[in-house]
Amino acid sequence: MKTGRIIRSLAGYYDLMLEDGTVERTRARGQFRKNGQKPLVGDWADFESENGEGLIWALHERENSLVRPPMANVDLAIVVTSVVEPAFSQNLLDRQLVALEAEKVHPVLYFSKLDLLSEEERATFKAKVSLYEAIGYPVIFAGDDLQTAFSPLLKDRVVVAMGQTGAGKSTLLNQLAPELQLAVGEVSQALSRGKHTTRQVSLIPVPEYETLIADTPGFSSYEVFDFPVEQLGDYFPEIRQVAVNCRFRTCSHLNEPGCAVKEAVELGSISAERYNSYELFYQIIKGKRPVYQKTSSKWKQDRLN
Ligand SMILES: Nc1nc2c(ncn2[C@@H]2O[C@H](COP(=O)(O)OP(=O)(O)OP(=O)(O)O)[C@@H](O)[C@H]2O)c(=O)[nH]1
Ligand SMILES: [Zn+2]
Repeated sequence: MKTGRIIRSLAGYYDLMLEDGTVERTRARGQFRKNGQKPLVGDWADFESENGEGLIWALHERENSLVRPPMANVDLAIVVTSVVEPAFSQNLLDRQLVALEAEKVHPVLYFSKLDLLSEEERATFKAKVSLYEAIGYPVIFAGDDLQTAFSPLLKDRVVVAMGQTGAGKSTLLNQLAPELQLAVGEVSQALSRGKHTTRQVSLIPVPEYETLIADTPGFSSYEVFDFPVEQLGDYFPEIRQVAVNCRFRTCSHLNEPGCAVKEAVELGSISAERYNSYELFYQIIKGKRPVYQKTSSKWKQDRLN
């Protein structure tokens, strides 16, 4: 029996990378389908091969798994968000951050297309998203020295670039590692809906960062709240931090007296926008709000009342 990491899945085949860097193509045992277990890119698998025909026998226990992109054992996610084309949506950004926090994947925020803004707009945008740095997330902008900003974060990690269609995932990875030569798509301006250029998830070794990086297909919407509503506050680091001071241990931070979270929002140490996302996601999980409130890339971000 040999062990490898799944780096690509294609039409029922799985490419596994072994310790020594060699890649073998395998199929999964029929057993997996029966159990409803699907091997994911990132999984460690035990497999046997004979005459070039490999068969996966077992998957190792996962550290984590993401639904979108479908991947397992991810250390770090670069959440790629464009400031225009497609338009910036804090709702969509926060959804991805919550999904990552729920799986204990470290997020890095990368904002693309700042060159399409005026100098003034650029400054305003940077000020707006500085709240994420205050929360403790690394924030990197297009135009920064990308190698310097990213290399300490990527070393020895399994990394995924995720984000909306046309956000600039492939462009970023090509800038970080030009030898990847990932296909880059045109964003259709009329609909501001990117063409999906990246169709499968595959992990690619990038020796200069000693890392495996996955480019992933973009999405136009993002759901993924499959945890109990009581856990939601844990997935906003700034809420998690102050919630220990709420009067009630089971505080939902919506309208209980003595809520330290609401107090922090009033004092401005928790951003009102982030609290809005919390409130909105709370209602969505409770089924009081539809999962999607969007047309194409335009997400409704109205304050709930
Ligand atoms: N002006 C500008 N254009 C950018 C930037 N980053 C990406 N683009 C353009 O945006 C378009 C989409 O970029 P991609 O890198 O293909 O986007 P993606 O997120 O990989 O898209 P999918 O694979 O479809 O999900 C391309 O035309 C890029 O040239 C940027 O920082 N500035
Ligand atoms: Zn509270």
